[in-house]
This record gives sequence, C-alpha cells and structure tokens, in this order.
Amino acid sequence: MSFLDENYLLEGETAKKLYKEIEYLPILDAHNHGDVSEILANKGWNDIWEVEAATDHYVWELMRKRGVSEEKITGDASNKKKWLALAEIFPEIAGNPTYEWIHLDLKRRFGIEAPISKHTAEMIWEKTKNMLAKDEMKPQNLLKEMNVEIMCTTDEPYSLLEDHKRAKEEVEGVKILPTWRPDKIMNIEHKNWTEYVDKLGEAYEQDTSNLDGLLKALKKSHDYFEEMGCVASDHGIVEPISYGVEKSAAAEIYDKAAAGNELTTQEIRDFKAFTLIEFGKLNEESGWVTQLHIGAVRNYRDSLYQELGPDTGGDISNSDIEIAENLKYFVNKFDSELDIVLYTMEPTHWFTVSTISRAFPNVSLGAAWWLTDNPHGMEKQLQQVTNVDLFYNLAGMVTDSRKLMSYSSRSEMFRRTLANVVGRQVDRGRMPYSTAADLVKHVSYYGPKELFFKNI
Ligand SMILES: O=C[C@H](O)[C@@H](O)[C@@H](O)[C@H](O)C(=O)O
Repeated sequence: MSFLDENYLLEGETAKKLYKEIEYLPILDAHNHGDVSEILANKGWNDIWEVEAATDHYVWELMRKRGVSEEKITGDASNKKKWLALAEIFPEIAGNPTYEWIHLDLKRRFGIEAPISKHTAEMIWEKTKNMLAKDEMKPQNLLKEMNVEIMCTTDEPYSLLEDHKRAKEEVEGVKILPTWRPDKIMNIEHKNWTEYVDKLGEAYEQDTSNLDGLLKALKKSHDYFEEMGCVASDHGIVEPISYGVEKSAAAEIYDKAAAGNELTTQEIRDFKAFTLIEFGKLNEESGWVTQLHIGAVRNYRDSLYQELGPDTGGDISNSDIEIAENLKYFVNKFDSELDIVLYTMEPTHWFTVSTISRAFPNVSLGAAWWLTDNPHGMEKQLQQVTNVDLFYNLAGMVTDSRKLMSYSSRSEMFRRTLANVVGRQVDRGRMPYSTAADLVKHVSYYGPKELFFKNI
C-alpha cells in the first residue's frame, strides 16, 4: 500500500468492496461548527492557510507541539509564513489524523499528491492559491463537490439565525440547519451568565428577571429554531448531572445568581440538573434529538485560555467522571420518549455508554468524538459497539469540523474505518457479505437520516 492510495485504511478485499458501497453516499452531518456567513458570502479563501488552518485549533496545537512560535500560528505573521512553518513541521505530525485529513483534502480537492514538507511548501502554496481563485472552490460549490446533503451548525439560543434564514433562500443543493446549544444558559456559575440570559431575553423580547421568564424565553427560542428547521439540541457537559429538582428550588437559585450572589456547588449542580430536564422536555415536544457531548474539560491550559480564549487548543479529556449514576435520572425520565445521542471520547467510557444505549431503545451512540475521532479511536469504538450495542443503532458520523474543507476527509476516514471493521467480521465468518453491505450503508447514511432528518 502506498500513502493514501485507494486502499487507505482498508485491510482486505472485503473491506475494499464494502467501502465501494458507501464511498459516494451523500454526507449527512448532524454536528459541525460551520460558519454560515462564510457559506453565504461565498467569497472563498485566498490561500491554503486560510482554508486549512486559520480556523482550526487542531492544527494550532500540533504546531505548538513542534515548537512553532505563536506569531506564526495565531499571531501577526503573514499567511504565507504561517503555511511555510506548518509545512516544515508537517512530516513530524504523521500518525495524527490531522496529517491525513489535510493530505486527503489536498489530494481530493486540489489533485496534489506530494506529501507536505518544507520542500513542497512553495509548490503547494502556489498551486492551491491559483485553484482557490476559481469558482469551483467557493464554499457553496465546495459543499456540492463534497456531496454534503445536510449540515447542522452549532448555535446560541439567543441567535436570531439571520444567516440561516438567508441560507434557506439562497443556498442551493445543501440544507444548512441550526442546532440549539444552550450551554451558556445552563452554566449558571459562569461569570458572563447574566449577560447570556439578558441576550436571550432581548432576542425574544421576554423579561428574564425570574426563572419563569427564562423558561418562556427558552421556549420562544426553541420554537423559533424549530421553525428554522432545527432538528436537534446539543450540550457540552463535562459530567452529566441529572436528578429531580423542584422548580421552586431552581427559582431560588436563579434569583440568587441574578442578584449577583455566589452559588454553592450544590446550587450550581441543582440548576444544571433542572435545566437539563427542561431542555429534554422541550426537545420531546418538538421531536428533536438531544445530543450530549460528555467528558471534555475545556480551557485546561490556563495560559492559552488567558491569552487567546476558548477553542484555541488546550482542551483535554477526563476519564475520571461518573456517567452511569449521573445519567440515570435523565435517561429514565425520557425512557422511549426522546432520542438521545451520547458522544464520549474516552475509551474507558465506551463500555458504560454502550451498555446504557443497549438498555434504552431511544439512546444511540455518536461516533468516537474529538480526540478519538481518528482511525484508531473509531475502530476501537466501533468494535465495542458491535459487540454490546448495535451497529444499526449508531447515530452515524458527524464531522465536528471547524473548517468546511474537511467535511469530506473526515467522513471518508470514518467510512473507510467502518468498512474495515465490518469487513473483518465478514472475513471471520461473523456475518454474510450482503448483510454487511446493508449495514455499512445504514450506518453511513440511512440510519442518521432516519434518526435526525426523518421529517426533512
Ligand atoms: O473544535 C473542537 C472540537 O472539535 C469539538 O469536538 C467540540 O467543540 C465539540 O464539537 C463541541 O461542540 O463541543
């Protein structure tokens, strides 16, 4: 096998055949960080740094690890200098999925086969710059080229979704849907919490000076998102917190926080538990999927957070959290009533979550997430699911991407890994080929279509 050839990640003849079954299925992406204004403007990108690295903290982290100065990552250096710095260290990041994603993009979108290095950096810069100037490389064409059928962005509940509204009218060939992400309302301990609550109130012209007002504002926002085509909420939660909390108790906590008083740890937990259930109720009424991203400790590297803020690198995964007891109330409260998707990145959590998903028909597992969204992680996670829960109940792949260009490469990596894992089962006599072929198609496309997009 040579680098990223047609057999990339595929270990046997069956895997190769299975991959052919799913290679060209459209991409359904229920979770990403797409920038709708970029798609609407359709101006495209000036150079390869802009398209591949300017918005992607995965790349920034690796550059820092290989000693590149911040000036050439997020600082004032020119894009050309930044690209040359990245290219120089590129051979040193081999084995990390970013190495493969970017090479796949170069190969599939720009027809460039040469491995990135200081020797090829200039050539790649020039060639991609010329190609990026062409219409076919503009965001809307790129999405069609990558065969993206539906993509769901991640949005604040106080957003009025102006860009989504326009995208609905103006962007052809791909559906761009919002996702309701109310973390900032739930995180009552955050120093800017009152500001976020005020924003929500202003956006939906609702007095939020008490808990009732907040709940009304959330409902208005939820209704509006639904009107705009939203099919899911999403929640970033370090450790799930769920138990019954009386509304009167939550209201007292709300008043205390709104008056600027410090809350106890217990009060913070109570408020989170209360709001999670409220979000679930709203989703149940609307028939939305509830996505829980569990276990990421964000902004772990203090200096980076202080200097550059969130989503700049420096987030970690914590295996030391309790999931089963903490989720019990939530999954039981909505037993058989609400589609719930659990995303976790820790291999040690996969067994627990797959047993929870096995026990509840309405709970599914999302693809291996973030730091395990790579061939090794996805393969391990898929094997786990195969043997405890069902392939057929998987929620499918989400690109989770912060740049448009990689929707296709991230999906390709998943589909190849899937073909490989399932192909191996066929080769070991665990299922017939025809069953396997249906199964990989289901996981890649028909399953997520049914789960997230059945009414679209
Ligand atoms: O960019 C960051 C990571 O890709 C990403 O996994 C998280 O931001 C996650 O999608 C989330 O929405 O919480």
